[in-house]
Amino acid sequence: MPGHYKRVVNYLRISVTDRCNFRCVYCMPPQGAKWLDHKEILTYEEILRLITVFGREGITKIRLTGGEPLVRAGLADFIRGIKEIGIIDDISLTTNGSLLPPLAQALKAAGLHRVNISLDTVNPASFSRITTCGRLEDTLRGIESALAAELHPVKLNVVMTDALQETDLAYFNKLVYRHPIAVRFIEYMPIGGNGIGSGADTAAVKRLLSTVAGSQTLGPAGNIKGNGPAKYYQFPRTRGTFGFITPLSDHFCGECNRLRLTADGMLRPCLLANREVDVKTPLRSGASDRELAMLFHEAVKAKPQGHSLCRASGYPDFKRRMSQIGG
Ligand SMILES: Nc1nc2c(ncn2[C@@H]2O[C@H](COP(=O)(O)OP(=O)(O)OP(=O)(O)O)[C@@H](O)[C@H]2O)c(=O)[nH]1
Ligand SMILES: C[S@@+](CC[C@H](N)C(=O)[O-])C[C@H]1O[C@@H](n2cnc3c(N)ncnc32)[C@H](O)[C@@H]1O
Ligand code: SF4
Ligand code: SF4
Repeated sequence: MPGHYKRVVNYLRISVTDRCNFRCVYCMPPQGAKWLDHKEILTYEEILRLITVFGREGITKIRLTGGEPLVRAGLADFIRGIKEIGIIDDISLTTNGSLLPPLAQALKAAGLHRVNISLDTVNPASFSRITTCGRLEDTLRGIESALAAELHPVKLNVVMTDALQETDLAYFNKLVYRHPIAVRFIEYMPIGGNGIGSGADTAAVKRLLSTVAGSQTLGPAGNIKGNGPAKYYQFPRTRGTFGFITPLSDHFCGECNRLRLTADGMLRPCLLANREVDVKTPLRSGASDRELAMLFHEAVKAKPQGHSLCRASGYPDFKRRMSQIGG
């Protein structure tokens, strides 16, 4: 359905929990975020009702995120429920991968199409520094389990921090030769910023990739299944690709196709704006499908033209951290 500025909103990112087993420095405060009370969190039944209503209004793509979505029990049954609604043609998951190995096959069997896994560096010490309490080997096993379960296309999310080194790029380059993986480099968004060390920018990463690939030139890649803002490139003869997500240096707000649903039931028109539309209170007070659909359209209309991270006037005072929105 049309949003403001002729954008078509067909993608809903659902945060199923604000909790996480990691505490990445760019995502959460060092002491961790204050968890929502269980009764504040939408039940799976409540989310399924919203998906049914929003599906009739144009949502056909769903991403499950968090916090860490895999810390919430019952995710496979929830995914089966989404599939049974019969409107959603792409169900995907964004995860830190650490809890994926025992779950990957069951999630696939339930109807999950694909996963994106966050991996900022393959240096074990740097990985622990960035994630505070994560272990590299757990996330690497998660990636293997995603490939084994054929959750294709498997994509890696690499936030460009000071942890990202040439050795990481050499590792990622080998990976895309061997596997049909998309490795995406993401510009750090200073939302609730903990002041991480600034990393290489997109141009520097492209240059370093060409160096580690033996002075080859990145060319545009063909179609990669997805609904997000990444632009993809490829070296000749690789199975996988490299993608760049550039909310700051080359923003993609003009094509923004998404809304976000927070774990506590707020529809968020934009990742980087505080405005939210409360759907939980009406949902729990007996709102009709028609009334819920109107709230969906209110959120679509409230989508801003763009974000304010590039404005010289400074950032807004962000009310939520990334882990409380889902990225
Ligand atoms: N500013 C901004 N950043 C976004 C937006 N969507 C995704 N991102 C960034 O891109 C990262 C990757 O998003 P993912 O959760 O992996 O999903 P995606 O890239 O939208 O999904 P697919 O392309 O369908 O695989 C997020 O963590 C954010 O950092 C958006 O709408 N605005
Ligand atoms: C908030 S996490 C939630 C899902 C899951 N826990 C994970 O880490 O993939 C979703 C994505 O947001 C990204 N992210 C978090 N904080 C960010 C920031 N400040 N700037 C850019 N990306 C960020 C993470 O790297 C991750 O890929
Ligand atoms: S990026 Fe993901 S894994 Fe890291 S703290 Fe945020 S929600 Fe947790
Ligand atoms: S910053 Fe807001 S408007 Fe821009 S792409 Fe992201 S969610 Fe959409």
